[in-house]
Amino acid sequence: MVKVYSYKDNDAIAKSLAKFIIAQQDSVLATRDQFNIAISGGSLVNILTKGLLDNKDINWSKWVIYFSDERIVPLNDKDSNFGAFEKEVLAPLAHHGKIGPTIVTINESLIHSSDHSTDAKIAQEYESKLPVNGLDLVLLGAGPDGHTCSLFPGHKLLNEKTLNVASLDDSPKLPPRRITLTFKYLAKCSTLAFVATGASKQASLKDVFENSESKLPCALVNKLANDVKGGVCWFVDDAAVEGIQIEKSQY
Ligand SMILES: O=C1O[C@H](COP(=O)(O)O)[C@@H](O)[C@H](O)[C@H]1O
Repeated sequence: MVKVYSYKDNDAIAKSLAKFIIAQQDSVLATRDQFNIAISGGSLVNILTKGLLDNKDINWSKWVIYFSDERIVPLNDKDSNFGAFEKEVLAPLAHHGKIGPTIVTINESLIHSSDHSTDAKIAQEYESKLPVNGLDLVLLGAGPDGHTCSLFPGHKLLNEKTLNVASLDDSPKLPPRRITLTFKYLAKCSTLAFVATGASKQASLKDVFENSESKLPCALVNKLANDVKGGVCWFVDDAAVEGIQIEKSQY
C-alpha cells in the first residue's frame, strides 16, 4: 500500500517526517542495537536539517547512515550528497558535542578524475558495506523528471536485476558519474519514504499517481509496496500534489 502524507509547507513536513523516522528508529532499536538508514541528496537535506538537528529523540550514536545514491566526486565537493549532509547536519551536531552516527561513504581513494573504469569498483565496494537483507528505512527524493536515487527515466539501470548498487556515467542531471541503489536492493529494505516538495514536482507526480502504466522511476518504486514490509509512503507539500487525484492523510 502506498500512503501519501500531505502538508502545507516544509516546516510541517520536517516535523512530521521526524516523528515518522523516530517511530521507525524506536521500533528497530527495541530489537537490536543499530538503526540502518539511507538518505538521499538534493532538497531532502534541508528538510532533515529542520526536523532532526535539534531533536532530542534521535539516538544518533545508534544510527548507521548510508546514501541512496552518491555522485562520484570528492566527499568535500559541492556536488557530493555526503558533503551536503556533512555540512548541514553532521558538522552542527559535532559542534553541539553530540556523539554522531556512523556514516558509510564511497571510497574516495578510488575516484580518478578522468578514468571511469573504477566506478563499478566503487559501486561494488559500497554494496559490500550494505546490510545483505536491506536497510530499515530509505529516505528517497523525487526529481522533477520522476527520477529517484540516481535511477533516471528510460535509463538501462531501471532493468538492473543483478547488482544491489550500480554505477552510471551518463546521468542526465549533473554530475554524470554516480552510484545508486537499484530496485533489486530497494525491494529488500523495510520501509521506503519519499519526500517531494514544490510545484516543479507536480507534473511527474501526476503521472506517478494517476497513470497506472507510468514507467517513471518513482512509480516503479511505488510498485514495490507489496514487497516492502513497511510499505512505501510519500511526504509531500500541497504544491507538489495540487490537482492530483490522490487520497491524502497526515502522519
Ligand atoms: O540528483 C539527485 O536528485 C534527487 C532529487 O533531488 P531534489 O533536489 O529534486 O529533491 C535526489 O533525491 C538524489 O539523491 C540526488 O542525487
